[in-house]
Amino acid sequence: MSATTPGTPSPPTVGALLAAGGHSFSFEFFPPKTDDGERLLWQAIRELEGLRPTFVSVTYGAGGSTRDRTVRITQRIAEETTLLPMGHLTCVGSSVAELRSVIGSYADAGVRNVLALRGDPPGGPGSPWEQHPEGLAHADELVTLVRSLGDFSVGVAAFPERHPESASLDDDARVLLAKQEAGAEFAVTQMFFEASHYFAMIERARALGCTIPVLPGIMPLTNINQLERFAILSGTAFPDDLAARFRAVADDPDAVHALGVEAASDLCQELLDGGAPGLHFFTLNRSTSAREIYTGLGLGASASA
Ligand SMILES: NC(=O)C1=CN([C@@H]2O[C@H](COP(=O)(O)OP(=O)(O)OC[C@H]3O[C@@H](n4cnc5c(N)ncnc54)[C@H](O)[C@@H]3O)[C@@H](O)[C@H]2O)C=CC1
Ligand SMILES: Nc1nc(=O)c2c([nH]1)NC[C@@H]1CN(c3ccc(C(=O)N[C@@H](CCC(=O)O)C(=O)O)cc3)CN21
Repeated sequence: MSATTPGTPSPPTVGALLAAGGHSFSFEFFPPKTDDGERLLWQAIRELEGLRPTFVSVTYGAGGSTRDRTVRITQRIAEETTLLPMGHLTCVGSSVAELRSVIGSYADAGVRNVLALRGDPPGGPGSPWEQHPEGLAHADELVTLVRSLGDFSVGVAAFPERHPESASLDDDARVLLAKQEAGAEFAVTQMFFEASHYFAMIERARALGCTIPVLPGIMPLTNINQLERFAILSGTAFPDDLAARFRAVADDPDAVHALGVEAASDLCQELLDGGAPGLHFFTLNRSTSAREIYTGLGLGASASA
């Protein structure tokens, strides 16, 4: 049954849950391309459901290529699970009319939480950004659009180590403030591997008047091939000392996995101890690492409030 069914109370929004305080824990998935991938996704969702995360999110692929799948998966999460879904949305390759239509689909699907992003350039991270001729240039404009179209709780991206196209870390702080002023209620960060980057970013943002909660995005490294891939996605190098520790056990997949869980757990603990409002895990549609970290940190289901 849809969350919008008359008589059924709407669940609280992500923004409201974060504003209520307590730690938030969330998991991010991507829309799979194959039937096998789809089975793995639902298996991971079911396995993580028992941890009672605050919310789960589904990414929006390059050029809107996953538009229908992202909406369909978030709708099914809303209708068939106990989880609160957030759908991602990007400006890439879409006119404003098309963006309005996707936002309408989210509303029809009972999805009220949206992560509003500009998104990666059509050629992938690192290539030049191309605005759609009838589209939007920056995420703050998308925040304004989503907020204007309904009762949505809107989140945005934040960058502890500088967005690859930004001139400076201070520019990123100003952009985050612009997103808040456009109506964003919370932010999720790009992946990073040293807590100091997160805390320094929070200080820069707070100094400008940014008050929204910023959830750290956690990417556990679970195989050695991800070292390079994550550097490309995040636009920053993986720290040398940590990379060396991974390379030393590169021939032993179990040891790489164990080290990945250990490194991510240490990072999570440092973030929570330092006052982060929660943790957002990029799961890559697998539940194992996230569950191991979650359990290792001693975060039972009771911590999800
Ligand atoms: N597809 C998905 O589901 C996801 C995509 N992403 C990402 O989306 C990222 C880009 O999106 P956002 O961070 O939302 O983009 P953004 O629009 O906030 O920033 C993109 C660039 O434009 C600049 N900028 C932003 N607003 C501006 C303004 N008003 N005036 C002048 N310059 C401005 C920023 O400094 C930055 O260099 C990608 O790099 C990637 O990390 C992140 C998470 C999930
Ligand atoms: N630059 C950038 N773009 C993003 O879309 C993005 C970020 N950063 N950082 C935060 C999260 C993490 N996201 C990710 C991270 C990894 C994969 C990934 O490994 N994808 C596989 C394809 C998987 C498949 O389709 O089967 C890949 O090989 O790229 C996808 C989205 C989405 N988000």
